[in-house]
Amino acid sequence: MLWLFTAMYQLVYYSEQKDLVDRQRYDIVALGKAITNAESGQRGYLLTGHTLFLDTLERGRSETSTVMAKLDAQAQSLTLLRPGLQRIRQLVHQKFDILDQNIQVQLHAGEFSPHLSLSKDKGREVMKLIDDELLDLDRKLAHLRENFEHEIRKRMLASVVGGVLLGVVIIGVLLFSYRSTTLLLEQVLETQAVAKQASHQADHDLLTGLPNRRSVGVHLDNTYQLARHTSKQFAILFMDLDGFKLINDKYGHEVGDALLIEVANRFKKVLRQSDFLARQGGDEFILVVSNYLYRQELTQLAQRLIQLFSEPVMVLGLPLEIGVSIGIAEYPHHAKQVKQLLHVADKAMYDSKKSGKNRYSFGSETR
Ligand SMILES: Nc1nc2c(ncn2[C@@H]2O[C@H](COP(=O)(O)OP(=O)(O)OP(=O)(O)O)[C@@H](O)[C@H]2O)c(=O)[nH]1
Repeated sequence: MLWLFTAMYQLVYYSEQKDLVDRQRYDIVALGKAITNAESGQRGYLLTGHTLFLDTLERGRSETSTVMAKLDAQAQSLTLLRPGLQRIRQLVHQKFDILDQNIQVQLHAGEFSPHLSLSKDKGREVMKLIDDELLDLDRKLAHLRENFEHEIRKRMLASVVGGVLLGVVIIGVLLFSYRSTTLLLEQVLETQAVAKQASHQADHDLLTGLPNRRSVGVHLDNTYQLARHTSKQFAILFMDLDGFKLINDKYGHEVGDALLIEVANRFKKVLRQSDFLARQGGDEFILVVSNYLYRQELTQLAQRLIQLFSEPVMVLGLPLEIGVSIGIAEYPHHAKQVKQLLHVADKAMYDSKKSGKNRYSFGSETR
């Protein structure tokens, strides 16, 4: 990571250095042009005597000193230029002295003075030296530029490789954290499912899937509280199969189990949404009916439940004959407490057994 940042930092640094070198090369050309402009102004004046050309000379002089100042400032960061610039500065002074002298000589001694011609030769010589120095400086800068370009290419490659590596690392971390999160989520969901299953198993009978004895207690308590506060009635139908032991003994527990499942399914078929059916244990079932108006509805329901087993029940290919004895207790008519009500219903169921089985009986009032 640090390596990538270093490479990127250096990339920016070398790019800036390269731009600086480009500006210096441009200024070196500009310097040469400014001196030449000044020289052509001087020459024009010498040839024509027009003072207009003196303006060109002065403009060239001022451009020259501006560019020289720029180059000096840039040389602060590039020490390599300093000696060359120092020499150029001296030569430029010399050059402008000669230009000025030529003008003075012509003004005082005339155009064809021997001093003037000597001075012209000297001027050309100095200009040649300036050009050579400028060329040398440009060569050095061109070489420096190449070096910077080479460094830039290296840092670009390093940045690209570093970027790709960093990308791979980031993707790897993201994938890893995604995978861990998914695994964690799966574990949480699994734990929740196990907890839900455990809670379902605690409240339900494993064989038939119906609510178990524990649920009967909870449901009856809730129904009782609601009925008490709303002054409504509800009924318990206590149901016990007739002749179940015989089937168990004759065909074995496997058939007995299958029969219990079938019985539960048949009971469900005649129930309404609001009815609550549970397996109390063994071959006993409890039905809580809380949505009825007349006792007659209970007798009709009991008859339908008994009717379910009027024909032999086919289980695992066996025609099994069973019946159901039912005891009915109503709140608040038969009892005003849940426990008593259950007792009344149980007793009524035994009354049905005693009076010949496969029938229903209502409980007797308890006070
Ligand atoms: N297959 C099986 N049998 C069970 C289960 N739970 C209890 N039993 C048996 O169910 C029988 C219930 O006994 P009873 O109610 O006396 O049998 P019954 O033949 O219906 O007798 P009555 O009620 O007098 O008609 C017993 O033999 C228990 O062993 C179970 O989950 N599966």
